[in-house]
This record gives sequence, C-alpha cells and structure tokens, in this order.
Amino acid sequence: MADPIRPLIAGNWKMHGTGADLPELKRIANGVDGTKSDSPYDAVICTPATLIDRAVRTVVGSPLAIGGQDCHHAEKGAHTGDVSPAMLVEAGASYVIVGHSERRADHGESDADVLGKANGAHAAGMTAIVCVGETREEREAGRAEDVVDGQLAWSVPEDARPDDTVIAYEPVWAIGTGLTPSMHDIETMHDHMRMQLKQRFGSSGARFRLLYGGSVKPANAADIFAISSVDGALIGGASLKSDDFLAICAAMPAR
Ligand SMILES: O=C(CO)COP(=O)(O)O
Repeated sequence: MADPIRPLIAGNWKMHGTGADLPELKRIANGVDGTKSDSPYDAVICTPATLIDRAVRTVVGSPLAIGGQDCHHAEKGAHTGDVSPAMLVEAGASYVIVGHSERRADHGESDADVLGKANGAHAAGMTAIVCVGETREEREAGRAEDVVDGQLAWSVPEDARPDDTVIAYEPVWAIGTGLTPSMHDIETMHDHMRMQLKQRFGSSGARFRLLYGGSVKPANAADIFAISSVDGALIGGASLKSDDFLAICAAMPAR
C-alpha cells in the first residue's frame, strides 16, 4: 500500500496581522507538534506580505512554515503594488495561497490568472495552495462539481506535482459564515476532486493534498479530519488565535 498522505494544516490570516500578533504566532509555533521530521502533519501560517520576514524570524527552529496569500506571476517588472514569488521566497515564504475566492471576487482573478500565479510560485520554488469552490447559487443550481472541475482544470498547472501543489476546496458560502457543508457533501466533493486529479495526472493524482476550508473550528475539526479524502484544512478566522489553531491541529488523527 502507498504511504499515507501527510496532512497539511494551513492558516490564512487574510488582512489581519501586525507586529502585535507575533507573540500569538510564536505560541502557534511552539504548540505545533514535534519536529519537521516527526510531526504527524505539516503546518503553515500564511501572513500578510508585510509580516512574512518577521514571522519567519519569530518561528525559526519550529516546524511551522510561513506562507504568502497571493503573488504576481512574474519574477519582477513594472507592476505597481504587486509582490513577486521571488520576493516572497526571499522573505522566507515556502507556500503561497493562489486563487482564494476573496481574490477571485475582489480583484476579478480568472482561472488563467490563478494558473499564472501557481506557475510563478513553482518557478520560485514555493508550494502553491490553489483554492477552488462554488458559490451558494452554484451549489443550489446543482453545479458545484462542474464549477470545481473547471477551476481545477484551468487553474492547476499541467506539470503540477503533489510536492509543489496543494488543492484547497473552499465553498465560498462557508467562508467566514459559520456554515459548513454536511460531512457527506465534503466527502463527496473531495472524492470527486480526487477522481478528477487521478484522471488528469495518473498515479500522482492520488497524492495531491486536498484541504477543506470554510468555517473550520475546534468544534468541527475532528469530524472533518475523519473524512479519509480530507488531507488537512485551510483555516481563516480560527488561525488567528493560537488556542483555536492548536486545538484544530490536535484534532488531526495519526495516519
Ligand atoms: O477563507 C478561508 C481560508 O482561506 C476560510 O475562512 P474561515 O475559516 O474564517 O471561514
């Protein structure tokens, strides 16, 4: 039997986090299990770009990685206000979220844009966390799988590998609302995504980490992690508080 997939527990601080939050980040780093080699999961907090450098210095020596929340596709150039993948790497990021629904909505990012960002992240040596997920209207219209299929097909690079690409399924209507899909609906979508990835990538499609995101809390983490096709979580609000984030980490069973 193939080795089990190593889970990833990822926090997305969104537009929260200043120097005042570094002690909280330190508590997360101190509480994340084990060392890099023996912990039962990988953990990363994706901070605002302005905090990455200080965050990396705050967590040094711990198993906690630091990531960004977006990047430009190019290494450098005349793109006022943008941050390149190489800049994130220089600051110490090893992961970057691309295609979060808030960026797709607030900045009109298309699948093609997200694809470019994922490629840029890979070229710079980062792991891209590619976000997909349907809106409430799309789910109610019975189109959730179609929407996710399209996002997977057009925003995940052709040469993506399980060690440089993570997929996060985040139903838009579950983000920051306290609502989650039923455990059955999460399982159905994750099984579906797994099938799509296997069709496209062959045996490596079975090895991509599939995270669930959207109102993950200490109270529901154990149920979500009990779903065998869920390989971790992408956590917004609950990643800002060390007690909550560490309680979610503690709910990850050994695999
Ligand atoms: O968008 C999310 C993570 O990227 C989820 O946010 P919440 O956990 O606050 O619902």
